[in-house]
Amino acid sequence: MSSETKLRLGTRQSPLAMAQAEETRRRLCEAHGWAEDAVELVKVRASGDKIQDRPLADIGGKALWTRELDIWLAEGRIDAAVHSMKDVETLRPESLTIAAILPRADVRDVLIGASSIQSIPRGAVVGTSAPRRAAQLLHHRPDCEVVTFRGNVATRLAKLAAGEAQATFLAAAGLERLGRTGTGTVLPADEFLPAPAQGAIGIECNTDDAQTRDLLSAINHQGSRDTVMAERALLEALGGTCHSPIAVLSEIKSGMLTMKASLFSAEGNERVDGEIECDPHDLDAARTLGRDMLSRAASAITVLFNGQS
Ligand SMILES: NCc1[nH]cc(CCC(=O)O)c1CC(=O)O
Repeated sequence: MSSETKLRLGTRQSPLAMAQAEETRRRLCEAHGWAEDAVELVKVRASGDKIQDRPLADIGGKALWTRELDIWLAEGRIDAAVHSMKDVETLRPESLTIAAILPRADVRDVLIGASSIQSIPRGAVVGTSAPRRAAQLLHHRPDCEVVTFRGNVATRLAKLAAGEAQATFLAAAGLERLGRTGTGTVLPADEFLPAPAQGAIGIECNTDDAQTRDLLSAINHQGSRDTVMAERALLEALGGTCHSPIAVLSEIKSGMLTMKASLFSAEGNERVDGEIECDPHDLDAARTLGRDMLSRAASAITVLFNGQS
């Protein structure tokens, strides 16, 4: 830590994580009038990055992205940690606080390898390890075959180029942050609903560290925070994990939050939809929506959730 350091920001070391950490550093320095070296980026190797050959859902879930950063925070080796909120477990320890959500980027998915879901060749092999993307694809295209595709964005694009699959999905936000806008076809958000918290960057710190919480609050974007927290409340009520195909889109329009969600069975043949409009801070409305959807869902869907109702 140099004498100029005001904040040590922990990050995973994938190119996407580093781009997100750089964005966080830039916003912090701008907000506080700091020189760039005031925020020290500390690279922490996450277990999720070490295991590349199996679906995340099978090897321990989202905790694999946060565990090491959580420990570094607890040990005081970093002051804050940057996360893709999509990858952060719904239930977090009380000792940690999500002190800032940055302005949310494009929430949509991008299809690479075909110009639309309908134009994917018949019987094509599609690479993804996200249960939501697999179920949404199979819902529309039961003829496709889904194969596991993990690894960082560049790895997945390389697998596609090597012919391991004819098409794949990536988040528009990730492609944008890596300077790859223009790759693939952006899917309409209201037809191919995104994952909870997709496109959102969150910064966590120790709950008892008032000074860091205060520094981070300067870069919080309230509208983005409201949509992310509502989506996480929905996920919490559903008892959704990374095995659970859940898709949700929420937006703030004229001071109200609208939320549209779908749950799928693993093979995409079963689907249940729900929609609400509520006050942006009414997390109970999102929880009630979740319970209502579960009560209407077929058993092939409910087995993938363990609702907290
Ligand atoms: N699961 C990996 C992951 N976590 C966050 C993003 C993209 C960035 C974001 O959604 O904020 C990605 C890659 C992807 O889904 O294409």
